[in-house]
Amino acid sequence: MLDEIIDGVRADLAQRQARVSLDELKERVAKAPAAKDAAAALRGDGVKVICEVKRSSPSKGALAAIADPAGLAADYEAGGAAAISVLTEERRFGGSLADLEAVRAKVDIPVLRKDFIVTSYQLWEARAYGADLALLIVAALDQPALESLIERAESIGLTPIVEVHDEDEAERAVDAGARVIGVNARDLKTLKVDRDTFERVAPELPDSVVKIAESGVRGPHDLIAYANAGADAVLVGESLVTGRDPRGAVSDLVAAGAHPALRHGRS
Ligand SMILES: O=C(O)c1ccccc1NCC(=O)[C@H](O)[C@H](O)COP(=O)(O)O
Repeated sequence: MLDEIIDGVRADLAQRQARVSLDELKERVAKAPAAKDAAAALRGDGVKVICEVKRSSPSKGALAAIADPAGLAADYEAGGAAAISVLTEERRFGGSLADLEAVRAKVDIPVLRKDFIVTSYQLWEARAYGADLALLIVAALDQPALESLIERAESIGLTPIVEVHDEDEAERAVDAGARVIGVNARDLKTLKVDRDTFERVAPELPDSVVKIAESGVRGPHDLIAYANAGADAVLVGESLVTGRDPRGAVSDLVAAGAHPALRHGRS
């Protein structure tokens, strides 16, 4: 599945590269406001909530029409989200860089470009369209590419979230210098969600790393389970976009994450 997605991503990327040169992207980045301190926003008292703009997915197909991604992001922000994740992959997730740009223009909190990033051009795009964070998936990159993309992301002001699925990938992420690591409960081969993945993998990560539990959060009880396993933040998509009241659902998650019993004592 990952290889198939990346083939599509590379084909779309080639078309964008033919339309917009790297120099044009760099000029746009030079004029853009500085990126926000995203790592700081994701760690503190309690468990932070990253809310995703997600129209469809390979595992579930169409999830929600989302005619106004910026309006949805504003609802998330009003509910207390610490950051917004915008899926920009077009073929499988129905996202776009236009979504990223619209969300950036609407909210003040950090914004993540969630995509399948395999070249530094995509990092420049992320910054040019307003992202503060960019996802790098260990399973999609060999070690030299992972190290170089982490370095490039940081050099242009992006905070990379390095995504892992098991202990070996966690070791690779740490060796590559990742400071923010997302443990994704969704297996990229089977697309099944195993909520125990975070609990298995998190002990491999140093205390200094910001730890994000990705996928499978249906409500406060899942956030609490991830928090008890050491998550600093959770990333939530499907349950928010398919629910009737995204703002209320975010505020329930944020309230659960702020409960004093969950505080790690880190700030
Ligand atoms: O969501 C999918 O089906 C999927 C398939 C293959 C690669 C990535 C996929 N999802 C991206 C994500 O990581 C999730 O959108 C994100 O963690 C939120 O998960 P959820 O709350 O379970 O929608």
